Amino acid sequence: MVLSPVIGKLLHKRVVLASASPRRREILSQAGLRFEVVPSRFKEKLDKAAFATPYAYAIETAKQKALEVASRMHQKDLRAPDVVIGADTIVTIGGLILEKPADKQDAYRMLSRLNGKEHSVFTGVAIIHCCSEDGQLDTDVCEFHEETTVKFSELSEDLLWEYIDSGEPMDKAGGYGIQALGGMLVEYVRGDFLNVVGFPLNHFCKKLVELYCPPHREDVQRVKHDSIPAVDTFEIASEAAQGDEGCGPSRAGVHGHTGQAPAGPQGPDTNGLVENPPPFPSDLLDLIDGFKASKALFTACKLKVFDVLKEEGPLKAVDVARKLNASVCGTGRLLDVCVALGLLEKTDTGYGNTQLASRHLASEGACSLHGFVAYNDEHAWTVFTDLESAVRQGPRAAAGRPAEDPSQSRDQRLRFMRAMHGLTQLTARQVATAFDLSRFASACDLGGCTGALARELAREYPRLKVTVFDLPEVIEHVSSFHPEGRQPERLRFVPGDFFKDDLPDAQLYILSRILHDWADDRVHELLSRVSRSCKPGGGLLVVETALDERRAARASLPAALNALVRAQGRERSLAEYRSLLGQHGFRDVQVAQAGDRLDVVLGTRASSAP
Ligand SMILES: C[S@@+](CC[C@H](N)C(=O)[O-])C[C@H]1O[C@@H](n2cnc3c(N)ncnc32)[C@H](O)[C@@H]1O
Repeated sequence: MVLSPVIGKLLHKRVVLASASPRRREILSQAGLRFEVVPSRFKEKLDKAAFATPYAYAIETAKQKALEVASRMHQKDLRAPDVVIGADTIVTIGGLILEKPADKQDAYRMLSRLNGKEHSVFTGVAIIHCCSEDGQLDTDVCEFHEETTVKFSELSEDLLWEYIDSGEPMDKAGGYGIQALGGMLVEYVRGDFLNVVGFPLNHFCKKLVELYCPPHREDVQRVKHDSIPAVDTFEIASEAAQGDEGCGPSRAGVHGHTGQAPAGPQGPDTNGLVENPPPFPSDLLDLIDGFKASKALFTACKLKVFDVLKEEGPLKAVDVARKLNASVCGTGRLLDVCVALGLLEKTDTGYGNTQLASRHLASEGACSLHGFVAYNDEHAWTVFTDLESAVRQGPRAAAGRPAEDPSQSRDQRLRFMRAMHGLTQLTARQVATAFDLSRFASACDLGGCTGALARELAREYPRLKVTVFDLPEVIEHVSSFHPEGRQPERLRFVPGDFFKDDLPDAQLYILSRILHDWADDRVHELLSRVSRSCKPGGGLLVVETALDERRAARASLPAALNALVRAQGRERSLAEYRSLLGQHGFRDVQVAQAGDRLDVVLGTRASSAP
């Protein structure tokens, strides 16, 4: 069975799982499928006696669940999803269907009935393909079921009640969950384990292959029946080619193999075997699409989607659109993308922020990264379009300016300060506590910007006096970042240029995200000024995202590109920072991590000059 081409075909479809079960959600995600979750409101009250078999009942329930979601979504959004997946799991023993227990006594009755015996678990699955024409919803249903046999051990009353009292049985068909504590009740399982958990992934995947990648007839014929394939061949899929179950999409399915494993006479499988195509490059496709996700996030932030939903959510797309003064269609799509990106949640009552979005993407709040997002959208985005020329010709060719370029406009400067403020607030505590700095009575944060780190240091070390030293045009705006107006008494702001002016006296100097902005000659110049100001026994704390092979490339390598497009500065490794501090008279250099993105290097000024 080759699933990746199928997943590829579903990648751009709107797929919905009509189930609230976290277990089903997890199983389907593991298959690499991307989907939304819209729990069905269909009441599971079909007349069991009306069905010839238990699985016919499970299939019908699955189908009704999926159809309810398809028609509700169609009515609400006037836009049906492409595919809705419904599932229903039941436990049967002696012809009796056991669903979820109503209460503890009911759970006890069910578990006693299963005690020491074999029973069957059926999951009925319905895959509904939807299309809307002239406002009408048209559906095509493909359905199947899977059966697994489970045997319970002989269980004592005490054990049964211990399990019931754990609370686990209450939302599980048959009153147990095999994937959790309920696993202790089970002696053996015959068949698909995941079917017992709630979703028969193997059968489902085979069904998708039938629907979306039915083989060419000649491929089917060329499968050698006397050879043992390492994985499933298309023999299963051939049933679909012969008209099995009449699933709509197999008729509409796209034929062929997305070109990954040509199987024609000139193809690689010249010995007549159907070859495995290479693994589907999902991560690569995600990478290619990555900028779209970023831009969707930027746009939603800029339009203040997360602010609106924080204050008034959940809201329907049409109401969000009205509040944003944007088109309903465009807003709906943006909101759905944000759902897919995990930034919003969609429920029956409308769209709402996830906790992540409320905390970090709304414009107000101590943990807001709204300013950092805006900076990336309006500044970094543009600057990165010069990456190619920066790579071809080296940093000097890039048109981007360093963020602290004095020729920045007031608005640009404020935008940069907002970005830094959000980011630093997020990491300030980790930096402040990376080392015990209580031996210092005074500190000077050089290029300390809005004072976000300085405030945290003052909070963490009650006897520490902190000076923030930054360019006059930056210091001028700091009050707007501390809305309560008053700064703590131990915090002061001093305007100045660390390349030209005397540095304020301090026992500890801090250079947080400063050195990477400068080329080596400027770094030496700055460090020698710091070294001259720092008295023996004083300290220098450098905070940077060091280039480091141990760190995930995602965290440190994009920063290397930052320096390239900004036309000056460069990222350095921890060894380089250690060496720089050593060269400028700092000894006992120690390194610590502040969270997973920042490194903190602390050196002590030696008594002899370098
Ligand atoms: C990348 S930001 C880092 C801000 C802060 N230290 C942090 O970790 O968030 C660089 C800071 O250095 C300041 N800066 C740049 N050149 C400076 C100079 N010559 N003198 C003083 N500050 C300067 C900028 O204004 C800006 O606030």
